[in-house]
Amino acid sequence: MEVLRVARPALAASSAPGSRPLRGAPRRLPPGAWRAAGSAPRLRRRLGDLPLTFCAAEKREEVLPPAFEEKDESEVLLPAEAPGSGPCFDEAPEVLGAEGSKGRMRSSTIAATVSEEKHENVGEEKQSRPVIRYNIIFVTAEAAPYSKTGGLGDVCGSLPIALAARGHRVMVVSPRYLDGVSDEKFANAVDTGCRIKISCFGGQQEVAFFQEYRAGVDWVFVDHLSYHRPGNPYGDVYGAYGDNQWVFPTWARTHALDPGKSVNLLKGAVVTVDRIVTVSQGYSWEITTPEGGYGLHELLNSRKSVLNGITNGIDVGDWDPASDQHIQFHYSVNDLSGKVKCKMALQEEFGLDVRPDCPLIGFIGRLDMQKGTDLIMMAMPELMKEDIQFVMLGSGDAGTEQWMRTAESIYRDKFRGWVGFNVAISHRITAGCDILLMPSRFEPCGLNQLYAMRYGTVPVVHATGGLKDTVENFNPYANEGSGKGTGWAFSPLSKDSMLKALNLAIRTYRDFKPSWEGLMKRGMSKDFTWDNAAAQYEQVFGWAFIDPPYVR
Ligand SMILES: Nc1ncnc2c1ncn2[C@@H]1O[C@H](COP(=O)(O)OP(=O)(O)O[C@H]2O[C@H](CO)[C@@H](O)[C@H](O)[C@H]2O)[C@@H](O)[C@H]1O
Repeated sequence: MEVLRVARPALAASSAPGSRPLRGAPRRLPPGAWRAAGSAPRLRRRLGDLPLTFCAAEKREEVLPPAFEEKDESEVLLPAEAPGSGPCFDEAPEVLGAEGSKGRMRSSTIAATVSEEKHENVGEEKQSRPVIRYNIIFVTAEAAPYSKTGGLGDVCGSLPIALAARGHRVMVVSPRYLDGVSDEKFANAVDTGCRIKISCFGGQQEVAFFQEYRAGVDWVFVDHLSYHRPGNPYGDVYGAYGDNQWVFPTWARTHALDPGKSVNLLKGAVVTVDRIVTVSQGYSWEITTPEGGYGLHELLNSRKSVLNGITNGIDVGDWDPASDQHIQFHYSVNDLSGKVKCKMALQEEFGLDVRPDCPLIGFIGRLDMQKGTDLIMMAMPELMKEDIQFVMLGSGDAGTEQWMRTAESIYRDKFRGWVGFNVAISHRITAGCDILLMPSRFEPCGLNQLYAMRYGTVPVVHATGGLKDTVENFNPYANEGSGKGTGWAFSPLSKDSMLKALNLAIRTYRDFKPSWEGLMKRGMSKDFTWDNAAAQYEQVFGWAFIDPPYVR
């Protein structure tokens, strides 16, 4: 099976930053030009012809779709195909499975080409600084606000905008999910009129493309009947969809012992792409170890020289305690008074005793082994002996959902669980809690700890992946006793070490108020903007153009 064809022309090999684009004069297109005003953008060129960056944000794979074709054949940004070289999808993407050894597997793929370059004069010395403008395509299973089940949606909804704001031409390609409930999210996306046929599900399937230009980005939505059904992108009340990519549906299996596992698309990407990016540096190292690589560590090790980690940013407009539309009271690092009001409002909303001094611990996330919810369940009887309150928001594993309901009835005065996916409540928990608990087994980056810090909510996390990179352990003795750090990162991953970290946090909250305020303020003052990450992605794109293509 050919997952990606990366047969590339000399363009990519020699378009190093600072050099001139190779093929003719660069054409400047205004943002949104992909809309191909008045006509459908014709989609023909393949992603396989572009430098590819695989962003292992998570591990469920997306078949790399074919790319698009620019309307103007004089466009120099993409390698030209022979005129009339066939339909857009002249090679059917094979929707096959991957060996999912754990959890859900998701990913996004980024392709970039150089479109133009110019030189800016910087400072009084009039130094020349080359600024490269890239054409960037994200191919993703989720992009907020159109679709989101977790952090992938957040990242693919924000990073493209941050890159566009830095002057790049950015397109995001994602499915047009119509679930009958939130279809209006796609209301502004117009039908481009473009139709193509792909071989799939044992026949020729017609696929359409919708498009919206927003926030400097072209959002292209792939439309097919299989995306029109109730439920989320990966499953419904009956469980995961039978036609998901990572497992063959039962009817397609070849014999009784065939478990449905098949070609590993993630591996295919790792083997062929020019650059691999994970969403934190820590995680990029972890996946090269037997513990973190889940069978792919040797392969990833062999590609270590092109493996990078870039810590995610957050949408600081959406997640701002000074203006958040989902919370009743507002606050900032200079005036924290609104935070305790948010806490009291949350206690009231959840039917807990309104006790501003009682440590309130929160958890938000998918109920999944990845998130360490089993550890929370194990530790709850001991934790509930403390004078604390605990609120938990999440959906996923049915057994954990049921456990949340049971825990609520057992610990009536201390525990509340909200089963479901609710963005407004996630904001209110982030603002109202004192402590956010994230005992993730593994965590490529993690966003909730970043949101928490921005809201003055102190994270207690397992020291893994991006959590370890972003949460700095509290040291009360540093800086002449004024303290250092933004939370607690515990290790190993055990009930006891988690409880120890939580107890330290609870004690600090209760007995060392100035230290607690220092923790809050240091977290709130961190720079989590996407611009920082976007600048690092630019650097990776630059490296991709310097190197010769990995696969020709
Ligand atoms: N029940 C619920 N109701 C409302 N909102 C909910 C919710 N459950 C989760 N969310 C939201 O979904 C997002 C979860 O993001 P995370 O990064 O914490 O985890 P996730 O594992 O989904 O992301 C994966 O991708 C991201 C992005 O790269 C990585 O940070 C991460 O490590 C990786 O596992 C947050 O915005 C959170 O608030």
